[in-house]
Amino acid sequence: MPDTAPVTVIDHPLVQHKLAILRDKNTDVRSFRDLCREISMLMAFEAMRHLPLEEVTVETPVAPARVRRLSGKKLALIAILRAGLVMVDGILTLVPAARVGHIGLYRDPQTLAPVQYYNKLPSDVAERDVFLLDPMLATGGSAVAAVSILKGLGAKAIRLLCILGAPEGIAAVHEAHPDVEIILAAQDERLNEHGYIVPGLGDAGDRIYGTR
Ligand SMILES: O=P(O)(O)OC[C@H]1O[C@H](OP(=O)(O)OP(=O)(O)O)[C@H](O)[C@@H]1O
Ligand SMILES: O=c1cc[nH]c(=O)[nH]1
Ligand SMILES: [Mg+2]
Repeated sequence: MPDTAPVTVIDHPLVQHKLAILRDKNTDVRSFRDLCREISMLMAFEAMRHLPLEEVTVETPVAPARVRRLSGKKLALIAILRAGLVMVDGILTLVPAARVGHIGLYRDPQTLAPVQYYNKLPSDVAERDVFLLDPMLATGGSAVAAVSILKGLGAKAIRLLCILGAPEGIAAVHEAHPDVEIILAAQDERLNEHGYIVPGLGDAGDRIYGTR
C-alpha cells in the first residue's frame, strides 16, 4: 500500500484575504473571476517550491555570476472545464512556457457523477510535471476522473490544485489516487444534500462566467 500524498493548505494571508472576498455572495462576476486568477497564481507560487534548480553561469554587465535557474521536467497545466480555465490564466503569468491541456467534465446534477465531453492534452504530458486545476473539489468525482485520464496517458507527477476542498472529495482522491498531492486554499466542513461544499462559495463555474 503506497503512502498517501499530503494535503497542503496555502495559509498565506493574501490568499486567505482574497478567499474571504471570493466566498461573499455579493462579490460580482468580474471580481470573482479576477480573484480566482489571483488566488490561483499565489497558490501556484507556493506549490512550485519543489521545482528543481540548476546552477549555471551568466555574464552580468560587470562579471560572471553563478545563478540558479529552473531545470528538470517541464510543466503542464491541465484545466478541468469550465471553472479550471480561469486558474490557468493566473498561473500562466508565473510560468508562461507551460503547456496547457483541457479536460471537459461536468457533474450530472442528479447523480453528481462526472460526464466527460472534451479532452485535449499535451502529447508529452507523461514527461511533464502536471498541475491539475479546478477551483472546487466536492465529491471528488471530477478530479478522480481527470487524474485517471492523465494517468492513462502515462502522467506520473500529478498535483491537484483546488481553491476549496471538502473532506469527501479529499477522501475520494486519496482512495483512488493516493500518490496525488492535493493543494488547497481551504478545507471546508462538508457537502450539503445537493453535493455543494459548505460553507463553500456556491457554483464556481456560474460565478466565474455569470451563467444561471
Ligand atoms: O468534486 P465534484 O463533485 O466532481 O464537483 C466538482 C466539480 O463541479 C464543478 O464543475 P461543474 O460540473 O459545475 O462544471 P462547470 O465548471 O462547467 O460549471 C467544479 O468546477 C468541479 O469540476
Ligand atoms: O460547491 C460546489 C460543488 C461543486 N461545484 C461547485 O462549483 N461548487
Ligand atoms: Mg459549475
